[in-house]
Amino acid sequence: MVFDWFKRNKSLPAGETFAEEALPPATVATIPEDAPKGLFSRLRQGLARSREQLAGGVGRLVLGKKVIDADLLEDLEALLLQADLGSAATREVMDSVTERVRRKELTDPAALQAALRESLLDILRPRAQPWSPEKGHSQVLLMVGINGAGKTTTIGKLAARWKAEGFTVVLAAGDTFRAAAVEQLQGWGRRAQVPVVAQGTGADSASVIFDALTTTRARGNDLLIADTAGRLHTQGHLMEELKKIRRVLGKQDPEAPQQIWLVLDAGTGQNALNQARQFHDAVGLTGICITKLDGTAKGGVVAAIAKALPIPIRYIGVGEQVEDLRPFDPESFVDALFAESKS
Ligand SMILES: Nc1nc2c(ncn2[C@@H]2O[C@H](COP(=O)(O)OP(=O)(O)OP(=O)(O)O)[C@@H](O)[C@H]2O)c(=O)[nH]1
Repeated sequence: MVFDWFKRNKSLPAGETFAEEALPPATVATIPEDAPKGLFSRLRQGLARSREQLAGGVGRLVLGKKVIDADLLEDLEALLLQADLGSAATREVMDSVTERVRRKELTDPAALQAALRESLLDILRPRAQPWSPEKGHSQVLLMVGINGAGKTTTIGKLAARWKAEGFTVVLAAGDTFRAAAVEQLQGWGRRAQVPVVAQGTGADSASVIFDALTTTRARGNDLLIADTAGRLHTQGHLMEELKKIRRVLGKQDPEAPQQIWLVLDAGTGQNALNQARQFHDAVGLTGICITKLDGTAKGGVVAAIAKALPIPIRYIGVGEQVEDLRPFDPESFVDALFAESKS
């Protein structure tokens, strides 16, 4: 609808947020250039509670121990479960550590932390598949997840990141259910200087996103990121709504949406696995973002998700600032968990 107006009038209706050119340059959000040191220390800081639980926990377990015996291994297993690695990832780590102890490759309790680090990397590495928009392809990234997982915030951070990298991005306010969601997305749009296509609360989400794709294609922009209302993975009719969005977009571009990412709150622990399985069954996920790792000691859930699901982990959130959304890099994630500085 906005686009029809745009085509007719070559300008936008009053109050419409689609005109990025009209926004003051001072509000541009950019990714700071102080990487990698500054960003790595933010990651370390964000993962402080999980580090205390996991690396700190192992440190306390091995304190004063001379050998790796069955008791120590049992305590390690309990610690991994407490850190929310889940049963499958815990089993993989324990099998690997136990085998190395049996072969006498691992004898010193002090080396346990390094062994754990390596096992975690084995689990996480296959899930690190970075994704970036492609110039001029007008692709669609649909963001889904339960209420409050961090979808809108993650979209805002991604828009700022990709805009700063030189991509042209459009946002669709497809969360037409929560009154503040449209405003929240428009706020992110203003800060990142990207257009937001929106209709009122209660509008049909599929229609908003369809319109936004029309706009994105007409402008020849690189990417449309579409917000959706939070929904429980157990609410069948709301999962049907996501399928409808996919069908409707397909009428305009049979390949859209090219990406469907699930946003998971790390604090939901093992329930995140159920959410991921059910969203994946319903709409076929191509990526996962794990938010709020800064608010939990259970960062081990990243390994649980990596082990249980063959879906790339695209980004992790370790705070509320734009630079706190980090591309998922297993090495720096594990370094930050075990407090080894890269610099
Ligand atoms: N500490 C922290 N807070 C985060 C992170 N990501 C998102 N949040 C916060 O989580 C809260 C919920 O985020 P939203 O983006 O509104 O969540 P949503 O999934 O869009 O919510 P619904 O529209 O209700 O489905 C906000 O206060 C965000 O600032 C993160 O990585 N760390």
